[in-house]
Amino acid sequence: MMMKVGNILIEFKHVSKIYPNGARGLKDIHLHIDKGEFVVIVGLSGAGKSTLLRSINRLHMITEGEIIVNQKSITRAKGKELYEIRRDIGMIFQNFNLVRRSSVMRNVLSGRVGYHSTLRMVLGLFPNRDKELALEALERVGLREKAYVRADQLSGGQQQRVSIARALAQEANIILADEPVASLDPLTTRQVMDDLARINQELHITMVVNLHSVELAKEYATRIIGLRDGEVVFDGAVSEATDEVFEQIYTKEDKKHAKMRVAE
Ligand SMILES: Nc1ncnc2c1ncn2[C@@H]1O[C@H](COP(=O)(O)OP(=O)(O)OP(=O)(O)O)[C@@H](O)[C@H]1O
Repeated sequence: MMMKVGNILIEFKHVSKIYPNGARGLKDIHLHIDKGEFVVIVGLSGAGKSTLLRSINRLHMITEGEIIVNQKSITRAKGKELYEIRRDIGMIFQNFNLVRRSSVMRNVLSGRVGYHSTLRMVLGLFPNRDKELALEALERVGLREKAYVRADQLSGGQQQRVSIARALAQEANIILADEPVASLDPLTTRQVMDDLARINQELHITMVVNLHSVELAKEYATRIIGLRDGEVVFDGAVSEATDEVFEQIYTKEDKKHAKMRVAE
């Protein structure tokens, strides 16, 4: 694969997000993510992790600033352009988002939908090349032999790996994962994180992952972004993310005030 010099894949330009009810999602986020990075976003519940991740593929609209993905403004994109930018971004959700009653293969093939006409997709006519891609993707997550099993017959960890295969079949160069292991047990958590790490290393797919676990963040990330109240309070290499840094990320301002009030 050709590596371009200074390969910025995602760029946040002074991005803010205020929800219609007045809640602040993000405040003046200004950063970029380069090709091949494995970025983990950490922070307390409500810190803005989901908002940040979902603004990258415009599942959430931002209220200020601009986001550039693969050199194109997803903030300004309309119609076909938006659709094409999104095609390069795979998404992995906490609850897997599979069609549970369909086969594993069908679910993985749905990653190809963005490449074909609506009619073709309504008729379920995927070219053989797509089927090969889907099987290759399943192979990569160790589930090729499950291709024709119904998705709901698989364990949670396996279902999450099917959703990873779907992102691979999509041929995305960015994968966004919103709490991908939050509903998994420790062993399956590791398998899913290992799959993401392997895909990042072998295919150079850029990962942006929201995690609650500091331990996992330290183990898998190349870079950690700490959010608090919608703001970036840490952005650096794992080696720089000391215990004090995490303490700062996870300190709740109002908790401090509450303590002070108790002391008064
Ligand atoms: N749809 C929404 N409408 C209004 N406010 C929202 C909405 N989604 C999120 N928020 C608010 O925006 C802020 C950031 O929320 P977000 O879900 O991004 O945080 P998070 O770090 O992902 O939290 P969690 O770890 O609990 O998922 C919070 O104050 C939250 O209440």
